[in-house]
This record gives sequence, C-alpha cells and structure tokens, in this order.
Amino acid sequence: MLSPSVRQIIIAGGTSSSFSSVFPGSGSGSGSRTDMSSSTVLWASLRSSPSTGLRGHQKPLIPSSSVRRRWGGSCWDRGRKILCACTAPPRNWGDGPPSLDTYNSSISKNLGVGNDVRDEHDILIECRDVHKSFGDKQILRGVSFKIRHGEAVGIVGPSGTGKSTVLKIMAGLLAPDKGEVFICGRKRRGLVSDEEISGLRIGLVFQSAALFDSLTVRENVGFLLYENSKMSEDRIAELVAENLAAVGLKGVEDRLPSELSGGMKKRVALARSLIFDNTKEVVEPEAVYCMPFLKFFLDQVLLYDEPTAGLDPIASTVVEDLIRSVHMKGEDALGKPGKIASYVVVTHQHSTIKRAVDRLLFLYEGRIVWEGMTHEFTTSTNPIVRQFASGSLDGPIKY
Ligand SMILES: Nc1ncnc2c1ncn2[C@@H]1O[C@H](COP(=O)(O)OP(=O)(O)OP(=O)(O)O)[C@@H](O)[C@H]1O
Repeated sequence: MLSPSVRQIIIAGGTSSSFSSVFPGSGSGSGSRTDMSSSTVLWASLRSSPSTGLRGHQKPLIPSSSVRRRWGGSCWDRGRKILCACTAPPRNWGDGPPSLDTYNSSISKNLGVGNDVRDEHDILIECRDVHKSFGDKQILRGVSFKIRHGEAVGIVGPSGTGKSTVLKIMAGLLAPDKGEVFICGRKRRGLVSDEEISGLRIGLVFQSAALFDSLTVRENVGFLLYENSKMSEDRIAELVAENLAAVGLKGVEDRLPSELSGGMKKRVALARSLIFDNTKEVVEPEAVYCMPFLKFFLDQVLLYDEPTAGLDPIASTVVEDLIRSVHMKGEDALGKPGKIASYVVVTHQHSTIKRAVDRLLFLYEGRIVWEGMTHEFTTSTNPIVRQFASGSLDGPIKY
C-alpha cells in the first residue's frame, strides 16, 4: 500500500528515457537503459527530497502475491512503480499549505495569456513563462498557456520543439528551469510533492502503449487493482472487462500484448488509464479517509502524447473518438458520461487535430507562437502555422 501522504496520478506507460531522466537510477542497472518500453503502468511514490530537489522516490514496491503469481517476479525488475503525482487543492479550496503560492490572476492578465475575460477559477493548469534546457540545448524559452476545465486542447509544432517536454512538465515529471506551473491556481514547486494537496489528478498516456510483455491484457489493465486493492480476482476481471468494453475491446483479456495490433495496444493502454478513475476510492482509500470531501472535487486531466502515431486512418479514428468519449462532454461505449475534465493531446496528425481537439497551441522554437480554435488552424495567416498546416517546404520552418 502506498503511504497515506503520497498522492498519485496515473502514468500510463513510459519509455526508459522518459523516466530515467527524471529518476536517475530508475533503470534496471546502474546508469543502464531500463527496458521500460516493455513495461507498463508505472507507478512511483513521491516523497520530498529537499536536499536534491528531486522529489521522486524510487520505491520498487513488491507486487501483491496475486500479481507476483502471474508474472513470476522477473517482470517486476523491469517494471518499476513510478511516480505519480498530484498537486493543488480544488478550485474552491481555502488557504493551502505555506509551500504553495496562491494564483495571482492580475499577473496572468498582464501576461495576456488565453482569454482573460473568462473566469480565472476554471483554470486547471497554467504554465507561465516556462523555460527548460537539456545540457546546453535550450528547448523551452518562455512557454505560457492555460488549460481550462472542460477543454480539449491540442499541442502541435515541428518535431523536437519540446511538445512532450511540455507534457512532462505539466504532469510534474520534469521541473522547469525557470517559470511557473500552477495547478488549480496553486504554484507547483519543483516536481510534484507530498506537500501539495491534490484537487486534480493528472494522467499521462505516453506515446508507446508500453504494456508489460509478459502479462496478459487482463493483468495489464487490472495491474493497479491487483496491486493496490483487496478486490477479489473475479471483481477485478469484471472491471477490466468493463473498461476494455469502454474502449471498444472485447474478448482480448487473455491475450498477450504481442498478440495485439498497435491500435489495440493503444486502446488497452487507454483502458488502463481509465480504470484508475473508475476505481479510485478502492485503490486509494487513504485519500478519501484523510480528506473525504476530496472525492467530490477531484478532477482528472489526461495528457496524451501522440496517441495516434503510427496508426492507420481507421484505427486513428477509433482512438480519437475514444479520447472524446472519455471526456466529460462525451459518452463512453457503455453510454456513461466521460470522467475526464480536460485533456491535452500532442499530435502531428491532421485527423486527430480535427477530430479530437477544440483548441490548439502551436509550439515553435520554444514558445507558443499561435493559439486558436481548431477550425482556424488551416485558415491562419500566421506564416509558421500556414506552412505547417500545408506541409510546405517553403516558409520559416527549416528542416
Ligand atoms: N531527458 C532528455 N535529455 C536530453 N534531451 C532531451 C530530453 N528530453 C527531450 N530532450 C530533447 O529535447 C528536445 C525536445 O524533445 P521533445 O520530445 O519534447 O520534442 P517533441 O516536440 O515532442 O518532438 P517530436 O514531435 O519529435 O516527438 C529534443 O531535441 C530532445 O532530444
């Protein structure tokens, strides 16, 4: 069981570089590349570590006997529990802990980010003048934007401009070198930490589906429940089937990931990220015991990193519709309203831009150079956007 003081978000899969960069030593060998690409929902407990400023604490929790039985232990060495996170109190929460700064809407207005005429209280995530470098490579040079409650936002831009980096900063996996991230109006300090009180769950669905190769679909999707709940195996199997059905998959529970197509793997990864929201009281009872009112306020934001990359057009449509369906404005395959308050999608796919998001942020050379509604994207007169939207070789973007 995780510590009661630990708050969590779902990290639905990841690559070794994603995580080892944040958690040095999270690899299977010292400094070696971890085989995370074959692992899956990665959990970690986060504890503050003031001396290092790195708040992730790699704690390779031992899987419950039911899961150990299934994977015989070997997989566990590769699939560490990775981090999660959380932050900030609900929108209508009063004063927070001293380590958190209250959002100052007047500063935001001066920055002129987003539509400032609207109520500032519906902002779930705000990045303000965020900078990030890797070595001497300056990637983000002052990124500012807001994600509001109910929004479906896309981040687009040329390869290597830092879109995934922005997602990791929003999720609290990477800390900005300079600038601020506000979650529900409260400033995050460094990475996500125990001191921050959660009013928002942030889930990150990485580019790769990153399922555990040696576990079946049922075990992959139900991983969290096998590990962190006292639920019976039958009940877990039922919930897994429900969540798989919600993403349009039936009868695949006993298959291994190698027996699935790329699109199916992505859907399994989505089911895995959804199951947490559907079972959070069971999985994380301490959050409810400590702050019973939290369960009424917890919003969930999902961040998708190129969810349709490498999929054929029809499989892309399926995934795009799924992303819509789990949003609060959508309806899942079981006819229930979606539970995701807002989501952000990093994508290069035109179909995903058109079908899965309403508003776009264009990232170029480390800054947001254009913001607009999806329908404005192809008609924009901004030369950078025009070149990108048309795929032309002529224009300011040089390859
Ligand atoms: N942990 C890291 N260590 C060193 N460099 C990194 C790290 N993470 C990202 N980078 C570099 O930062 C730049 C931006 O990477 P990022 O993945 O955020 O770009 P992106 O816009 O998502 O790219 P793409 O569209 O190709 O996926 C790249 O040059 C990448 O090599």
